[in-house]
Amino acid sequence: MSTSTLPPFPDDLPVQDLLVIDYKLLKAGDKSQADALWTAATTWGFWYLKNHEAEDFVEPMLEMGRDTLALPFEEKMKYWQGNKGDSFGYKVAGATYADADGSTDLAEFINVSKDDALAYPNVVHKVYPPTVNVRMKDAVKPFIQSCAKSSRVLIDVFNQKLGLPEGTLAALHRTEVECISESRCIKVPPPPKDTKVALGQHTDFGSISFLVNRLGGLQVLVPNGGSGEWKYVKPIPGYAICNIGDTLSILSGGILKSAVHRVVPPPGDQRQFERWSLVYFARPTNEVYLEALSNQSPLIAQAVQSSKDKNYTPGMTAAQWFAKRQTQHRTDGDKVRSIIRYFIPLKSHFLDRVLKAT
Ligand SMILES: O=C(O)CCC(=O)C(=O)O
Ligand SMILES: [Fe+2]
Repeated sequence: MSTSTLPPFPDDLPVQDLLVIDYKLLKAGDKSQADALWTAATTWGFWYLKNHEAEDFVEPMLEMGRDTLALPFEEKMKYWQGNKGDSFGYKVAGATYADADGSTDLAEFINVSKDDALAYPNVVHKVYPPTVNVRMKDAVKPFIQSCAKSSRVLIDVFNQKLGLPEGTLAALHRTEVECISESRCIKVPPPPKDTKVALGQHTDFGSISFLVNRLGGLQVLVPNGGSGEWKYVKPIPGYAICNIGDTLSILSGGILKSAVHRVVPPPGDQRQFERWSLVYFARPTNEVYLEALSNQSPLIAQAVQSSKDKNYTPGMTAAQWFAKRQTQHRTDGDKVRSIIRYFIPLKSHFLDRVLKAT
């Protein structure tokens, strides 16, 4: 369904106002855009990005997602991400808790590793369904390259504003080095009547997320000093929604804000439609040790000093922390399920389906 035939986002909901950054101007060195980006990233942790240069790849990527997630369940499970901390591949709906009441998420994903897309047809981490492979060259690879390039421009602005030596953050995000960066295509079916949350509240793990969605449902909790109220982020046709993830927040000693967000059922008449979104997660390279870069920036040192209660050193590398985070909210990692699985020698994906249906 094209954007123009979808029902509009209702106009009577609490919406978070966000700044619009013009990527074209930012890339050309425009100072006012860099200042606005800094304000957005240090205040809300979210902003819109226009003229982002990935426009031509959005529809082919969504088509890849539609074809892939329409495959039979058994076929998709051949590319399952597993439940041991890996993300690349297929994520089953219901694999994570969505709410404190124990309800589970409704979102299916197909995640493609940046390394696999750039190396294709060579395999670095994982193989993907034919529906992905046929679009690797013309959609997945150029989409990932475009987002990796724009995230690098944004990262360079943050580097300069944080007073870090030139190229410090870029060196932690080198495209040619193996990392956990990935593209994600998400499908949320029209939710059952009593659904409150479709994808549970979280912060993004990585450095910068680049998101395109068409239906409402994304909600954000504004960091420090916000109202404490969930606000919708209204999709704007042609614009990407970008946000800071935990890694950049840690490296900057909390100066860059990683905001909590979630996905609820699309509002109003939008609720009866499938919700599709597309993300690129720019993440640091695997061996980056996560800590505030206080030794390289007085601004960061000062920020860490003035927030002593916060821990900016998880004591592990980016890849280790990511694996830990990936397993945290999984429904197939809890004790009851493990016990059932021990006694019922079924293949785990069939069991997942059974447990999800109960
Ligand atoms: O689908 C959306 O609008 C947001 C998805 C998201 O937050 C995520 O995948 O981390
Ligand atoms: Fe997210």
